[in-house]
Amino acid sequence: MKQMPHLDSAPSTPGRFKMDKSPFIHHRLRWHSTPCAKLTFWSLVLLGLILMFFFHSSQSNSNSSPISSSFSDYTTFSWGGPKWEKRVRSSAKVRAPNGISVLVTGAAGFVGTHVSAALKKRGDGVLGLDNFNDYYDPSLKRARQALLERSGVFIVEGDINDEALLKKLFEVVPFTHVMHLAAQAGVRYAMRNPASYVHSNVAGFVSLLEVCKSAKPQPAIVWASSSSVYGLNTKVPFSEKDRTDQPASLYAATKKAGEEIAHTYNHIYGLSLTGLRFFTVYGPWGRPDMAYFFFTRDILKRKAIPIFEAPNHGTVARDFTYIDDIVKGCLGALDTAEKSTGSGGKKTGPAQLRVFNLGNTSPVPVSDLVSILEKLLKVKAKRTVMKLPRNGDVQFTHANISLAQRELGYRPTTDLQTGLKKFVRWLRFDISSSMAFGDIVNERDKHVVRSVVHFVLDEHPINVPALFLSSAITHLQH
Ligand SMILES: O=C(O)[C@H]1O[C@H](OP(=O)(O)OP(=O)(O)OC[C@H]2O[C@@H](n3ccc(=O)[nH]c3=O)[C@H](O)[C@@H]2O)[C@H](O)[C@@H](O)[C@@H]1O
Repeated sequence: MKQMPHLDSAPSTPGRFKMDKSPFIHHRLRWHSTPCAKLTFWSLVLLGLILMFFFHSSQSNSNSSPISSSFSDYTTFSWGGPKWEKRVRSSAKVRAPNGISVLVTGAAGFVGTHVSAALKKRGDGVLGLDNFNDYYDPSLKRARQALLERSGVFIVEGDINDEALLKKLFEVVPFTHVMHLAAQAGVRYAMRNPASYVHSNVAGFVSLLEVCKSAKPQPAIVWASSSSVYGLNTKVPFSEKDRTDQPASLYAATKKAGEEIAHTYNHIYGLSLTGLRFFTVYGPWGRPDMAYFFFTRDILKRKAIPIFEAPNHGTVARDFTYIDDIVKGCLGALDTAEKSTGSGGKKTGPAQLRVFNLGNTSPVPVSDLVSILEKLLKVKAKRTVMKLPRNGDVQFTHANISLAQRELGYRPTTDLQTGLKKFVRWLRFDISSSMAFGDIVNERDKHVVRSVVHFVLDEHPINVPALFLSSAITHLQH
């Protein structure tokens, strides 16, 4: 089984270009190439753009079942047909003796990609579902999709509000589990686009549960809640027993609503439901809208970064949790989830209903996060201290994880320093050089692709046009 190009693999040395002392400092690559290599490089650029164009037009023109989407922002997804069903089946095929078959919603998202890869690696059947929305640069989602495809995970393009699609998926595959990670994330964006939170986190969740409750057999569902449900609570560390009725953002309110909705479906239909309250998850392949990610980008660009401060110079802190620890928690939740008790919409007995904190139990002030980044990047940040805005942020988070420890065997092992080091290493090398090079054996081709990637990163450090990259890579493989 192929591993995701992660951070632990040492990056390969750059090819014929030489980096300045710190590749971060000037974002400049010097070419030491022959005219022939340059020609190949620019041919690839052209080829990539042509392939991208064809990819997009063939997608929008392709056939199949109609899609219902009540949300005007969503494009029409196409799905269905024998070939599509074959791909769905093959992706969801269980290969390990006691494996499970999991529908992962939000599979092209940060946590979804990592969880899908981990499940696939241990031989479970995995089918992804994602609407590839543009809350942040979808090219990063496409790059994650390309990665998953290489390990045999197919991501169906569609929205969780599309009940016809969900029903079809359950017709094709009797999923034993659903890992529901599709959501509108981000606490501050909720003030700008409240409808999107209701659409994904409330309506979308209900749509999914409606289909799950009617499925025969019903799957067990593990889904992403959030540390933000603790809202304005002041007692720390946050325990699952604490009140969660003071959300500070609409995002938090929709996650809290999700927990109540979960209760209802468990109660009425016997669905087994486990909610995981994630605490500020970070790491490679992460979300560019999150502070650690855009701080890194802005420090490199010598841009000022706004660091929030609570009233009276109070510290703002987060219980930052590394992605690999979160993945272990998700797998632990799936593995300990009991079966749903209902079938075809009818409950036959009480079912499991759980909620767990998945945090790191060691909050770090945001200013310390910036200091760690400064050291790793070897660049001094331009700090601008700002009052904590009243748009959803809470002053601190801190998880009590004893319940998850006991029931899921959850034991986070990565501190912020170590996790950020891995993130920076990914940003620096893996996002480019080892992104998908495992199969390219020819050294010359590796150099050319790396050059393309570094060229792109040089101009747009974060915005990696993944389709272009995978097109270039595919071309080289043939
Ligand atoms: O734990 C969670 O449940 C939530 O964690 C994160 O939310 P948040 O902790 O606010 O993460 P960031 O937006 O990355 O902010 C991290 C810290 O940086 C601070 N920050 C953020 C932005 C900024 O410009 N300056 C700044 O100091 C925030 O106040 C916060 O303390 C995710 O974005 C949510 O989707 C997730 O549900």
